Amino acid sequence: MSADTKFKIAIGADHAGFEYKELLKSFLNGHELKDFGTYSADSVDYPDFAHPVAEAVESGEYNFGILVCGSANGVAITANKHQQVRAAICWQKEIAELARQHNNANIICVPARFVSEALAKEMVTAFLNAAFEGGRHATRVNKMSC
Ligand SMILES: O=C(CO)[C@H](O)[C@H](O)[C@H](O)COP(=O)(O)O
Repeated sequence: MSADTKFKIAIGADHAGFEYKELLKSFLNGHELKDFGTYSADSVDYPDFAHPVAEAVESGEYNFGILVCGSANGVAITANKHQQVRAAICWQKEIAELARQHNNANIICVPARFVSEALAKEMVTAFLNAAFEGGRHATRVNKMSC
């Protein structure tokens, strides 16, 4: 995947991820982004934003999703209820790369309360630039659904 490739990206967050979502939107302005909310730092419920992002990715309309909440657990658990979604919680650049390379993840979940802004940007960049390696990893990914 070239670093110049432009993606359609669905992005969403709860109140804990709101600031990072805004930051990532500015950072990713070369891509086509759709912001599914939340639109302020007022307290909200993360499934109300994780489901729409997951649906947008699952439908094929968006290449990737980015979900941000405090720990990333809530958005990841919610998004992974969708059959065609593979949402990965990432806290290091290398894990973000591996989520694409080995797991063919299509949503990156960022724990805003536990990673720096710089790391969040670095992880999202690594995620978008990495490609699924297929082969033995495809065999395993194909066994994920139940
Ligand atoms: O994953 C989460 C919940 O499982 C998120 O971290 C939420 O952002 C977090 O729970 C929000 O907590 P708050 O006390 O309501 O700000």
